Amino acid sequence: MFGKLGWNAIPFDEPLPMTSSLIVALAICTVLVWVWRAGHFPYLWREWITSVDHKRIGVMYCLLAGVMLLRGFSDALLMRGQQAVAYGNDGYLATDHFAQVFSAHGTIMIFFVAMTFMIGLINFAVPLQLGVRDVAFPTLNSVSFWLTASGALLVNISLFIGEFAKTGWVIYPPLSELRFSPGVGVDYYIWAIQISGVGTLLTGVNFVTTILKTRAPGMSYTRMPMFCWTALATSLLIVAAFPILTATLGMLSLDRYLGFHFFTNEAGGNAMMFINLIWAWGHPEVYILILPAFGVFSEVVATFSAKPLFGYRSMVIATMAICLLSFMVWLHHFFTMGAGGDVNGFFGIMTMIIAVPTGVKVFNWLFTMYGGRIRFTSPMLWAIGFMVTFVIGGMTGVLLAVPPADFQLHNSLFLVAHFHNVVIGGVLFGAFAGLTYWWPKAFGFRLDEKWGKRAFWLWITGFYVAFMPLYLLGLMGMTRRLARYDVPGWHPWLLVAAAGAVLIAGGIACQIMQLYVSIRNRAALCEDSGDPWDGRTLEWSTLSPPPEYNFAVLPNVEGEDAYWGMKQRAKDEQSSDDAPDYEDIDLPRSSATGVVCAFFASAIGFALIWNIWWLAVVGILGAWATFVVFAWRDEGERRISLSDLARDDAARLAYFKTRLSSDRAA
Ligand code: HEA
Ligand code: HEM
Ligand SMILES: [Cu+2]
Repeated sequence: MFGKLGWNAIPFDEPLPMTSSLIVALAICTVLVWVWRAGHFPYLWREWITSVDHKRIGVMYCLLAGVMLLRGFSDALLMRGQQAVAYGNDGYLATDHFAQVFSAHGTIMIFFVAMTFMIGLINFAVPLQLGVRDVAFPTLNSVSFWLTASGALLVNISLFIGEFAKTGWVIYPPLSELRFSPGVGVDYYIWAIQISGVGTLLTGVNFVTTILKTRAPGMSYTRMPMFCWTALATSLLIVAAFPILTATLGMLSLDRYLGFHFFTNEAGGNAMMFINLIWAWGHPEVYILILPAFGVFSEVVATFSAKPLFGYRSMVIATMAICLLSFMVWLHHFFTMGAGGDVNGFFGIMTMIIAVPTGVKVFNWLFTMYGGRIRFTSPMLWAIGFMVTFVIGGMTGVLLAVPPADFQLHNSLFLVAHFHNVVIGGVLFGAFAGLTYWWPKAFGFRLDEKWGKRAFWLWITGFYVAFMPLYLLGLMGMTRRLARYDVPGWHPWLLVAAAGAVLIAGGIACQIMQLYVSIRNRAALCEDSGDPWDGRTLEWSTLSPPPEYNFAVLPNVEGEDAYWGMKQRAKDEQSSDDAPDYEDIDLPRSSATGVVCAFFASAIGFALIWNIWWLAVVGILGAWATFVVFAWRDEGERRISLSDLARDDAARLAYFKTRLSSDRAA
């Protein structure tokens, strides 16, 4: 009836997962009961869960990423604590458990924190920056989000029911084959990532279409804000790379479920094929993460330097060059696995070439700041912290790209330091910069700057204290994924690293305080001008929060930095626009398709993990039926009539008129 699932799947004898899942379950129940009792559920269902509005979906992605950051960071604290104490003894984590923790940490941080934050910001900002009303396929967008959430759910269920993979976040065979990983851990990984991967692929399709096909009148490619360019590059990478991941995991499932031999050591299988395929996805994946962060920094640096982005065109070319090059370097992840000198040499050089377009970007940001009137707000601090930190991480990446050096450094803590250096200093700082930058647009009030700056300083010092020692440890020969050790020289540095993680915990605490304080003081932090930072791009030209249709009339774009131009022209001509010509707006209706689909997808995933075949069939039928119901819906779109629109927009126009006259007076 329940396949492999039985009471023995619940780790009653392990206090750590038991207590943490109990706490999480209690927290979830409290929140649900509160929502229900306070009568918020209908509102949540109507306005958020079934919403197909890109802004709401973007906010939900960021919320999911924030929660997953707490989970991933708890894993990190567990590992830092274990390595701090497990010198000459066993510490508190069994080897098996330690392996699950680093695998879950890597998986959650890459898929459900870094990527989820970036896709959230893209969802929120890109349609606004393009001057359009929504993405090309709004309901599909909701499906994407809920499938991502479904994957995150499965990974987290594994904490409580069964186990997670013990193979690391890129589940190399033969270790991940049935013979060596007979439990359900690898299956949890496979189905969680397959399901969320479909969501990600659909997001890629959605944004390629949106950016190529729906832009405000006059917004040619060379007038698109930099963030839209990087979103396009990332979406193209997703569309090209994620099918590889799907196929690779598909083959591994055939091995595990039906006894195929794609990646086994016997019967003609070859594990190297998996390793090539996973990195043919995996390397583009790290640029899927970093490119939108580059986009965020481009917006932030230009806005807070009050200057147009220096070298806009070279920035676009550099982005697209990175996009292409990222598919030509995957072998640098396994220089040591026998490809031979010529092949290693080729891939090493290709890898180093990526430093060139990246360097172009770094210098462009510096030149944008040069001579600007810089405002050191917290988004700008994250941007400056990023520039310093990311350059260090990039340089150590170039060191790893030298094959003979990599023979020493591969899979050492030097590598771990490299990628945390780029992923925290690049992607995470980018997410934090983007969140503080666009928060007032999303909610109509700013985030508290004092707590934001405290968070920044704790994060950045914490980062250096936690990760610089790992470079040394790597050079001293400490390999990654060690649950215990007995080398006296390593111990002090691991203590330092643990202290760094505690500082980062302080940074996260400040961010939670920042949210709390800002929401409490939202009246004082209220930002109703729509343009708190004197922005340059179109999202700042509408209200905060924007109406569901974003723009009453689609803006007319006449150059780069569209909104900046409009503001200048309005000032020069000493007049605001005449009453605009409104037209009816059709908006898609909210739809439960996404959340219902994800419900069935979670059921399918859970069923396949535990071999509960009837449930898998039910799930597949349910998901299929949901699509049929959606495709046969007879209600069309929802129309916002001319009169409603004119009435709602009058407030905005009146507001902009008074602001213009006060600007003129000033
Ligand atoms: C966001 C994520 C991200 C980013 C952006 C990068 C960027 C780079 N990475 Fe990194 N990398 C990872 C995430 C990332 N990496 C991860 C997660 C792994 C490990 C996976 C695992 O095994 O678990 C990894 C592993 C990894 C390896 C494999 C090592 C091994 O397994 O032994 C290598 C080797 O070449 C490498 C190289 C590089 C290089 C050259 C860059 C370049 O793009 C960096 C370019 C940037 C700069 C160089 C700085 C700015 C430039 C200038 C200021 C101009 C002047 C500079 C010069 C002339 C040098 N990375
Ligand atoms: C916030 C602070 C963080 C700390 C303290 C931290 C700490 C750690 C530690 C201790 C390990 C294990 C190292 C080892 O193998 O010995 C690890 C692995 C890893 N981390 Fe982090 N990490 C942090 C954030 C992140 C972020 C933001 C990401 C990605 C977006 C990330 C991605 C990874 C990956 C991919 C691994 C490798 C997992 C594996 O070996 O399979 N980490 N981290
Ligand atoms: Cu790589």
